[in-house]
Amino acid sequence: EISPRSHNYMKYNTWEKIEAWISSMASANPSLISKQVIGTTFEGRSMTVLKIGKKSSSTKPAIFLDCGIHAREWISPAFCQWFVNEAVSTYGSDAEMTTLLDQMDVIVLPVFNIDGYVYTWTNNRMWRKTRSRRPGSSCVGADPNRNFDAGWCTTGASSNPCSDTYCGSKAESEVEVKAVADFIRQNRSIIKAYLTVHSYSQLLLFPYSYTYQLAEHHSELMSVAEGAAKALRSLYGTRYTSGPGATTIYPAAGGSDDWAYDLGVKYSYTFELRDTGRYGFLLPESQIKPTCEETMLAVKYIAAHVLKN
Ligand SMILES: NS(=O)(=O)N[C@@H](Cc1ccccc1)C(=O)O
Ligand SMILES: [Zn+2]
Repeated sequence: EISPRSHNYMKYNTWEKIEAWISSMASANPSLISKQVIGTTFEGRSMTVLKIGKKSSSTKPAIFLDCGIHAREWISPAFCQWFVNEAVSTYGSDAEMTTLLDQMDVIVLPVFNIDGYVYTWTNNRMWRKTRSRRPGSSCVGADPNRNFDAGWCTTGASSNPCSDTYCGSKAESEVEVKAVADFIRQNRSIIKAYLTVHSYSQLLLFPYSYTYQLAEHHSELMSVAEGAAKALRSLYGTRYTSGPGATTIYPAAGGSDDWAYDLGVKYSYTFELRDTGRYGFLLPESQIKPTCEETMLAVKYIAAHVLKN
């Protein structure tokens, strides 16, 4: 079975279920998926990526897609699961997906901040940060999206360990951030796009968030974002706003998208999925399917542009 029949893509799944799903997807689709452990979380859980694409002896260009960097944003890991299932289910039948997976690989990290995600299921549904412990502080964790080495801790972040936007003791102090940054650095020659999925606000953001300066490729990034938002809106009319993070949401340093862009990954985007605040992080399970379906259109639009350029 290409996708374990028992896995429910229309519910929020526990880490235990997602972990089992990662293994079963890789073993059920050996010609299309390979899995690779890229690191270990603070609490000792394995960070595993699924590399999806037609097996090739030569290296192919890749798109890196991560979900669940912020623990409470449950719709994000739900989208990564949806994407992987959609990829294996429509490869061979959907022309766009087939071309994409023949020519490129999509490297998916279904849950970036696993320790935090587990904590939202067991202790505090509104947890955001990692679960790292610091000697001398009673507070736990750092904001992984303030911990990347991109204008680190200069704006929109806090140096107070008890803050939800604590930037960490230093850039890449969080082992999960270091693992992802190391992986992308090691694969920087093949990674052409970096997509990171958050919620909520319905935004398609791109660099920069750490400065009001426009990115070198601002006009191209903006036009691709607007095209992606239009594709997304075509399904259910959901409206997204596109733009640089600093002016479209707020200035914030240490973000993964800014870091990837400055490393040289030109197509670097942050998705803020549904909704605009009615349910916020507590998006009902009834909205998982429509949210994932419409987001697929945006991701495929960006992927098609990357493939052509
Ligand atoms: N998902 S969110 O509500 O936390 N918003 C994001 C917005 C964001 C996105 C990209 C870089 C910096 C900041 C955040 O990290 O604050
Ligand atoms: Zn977030």
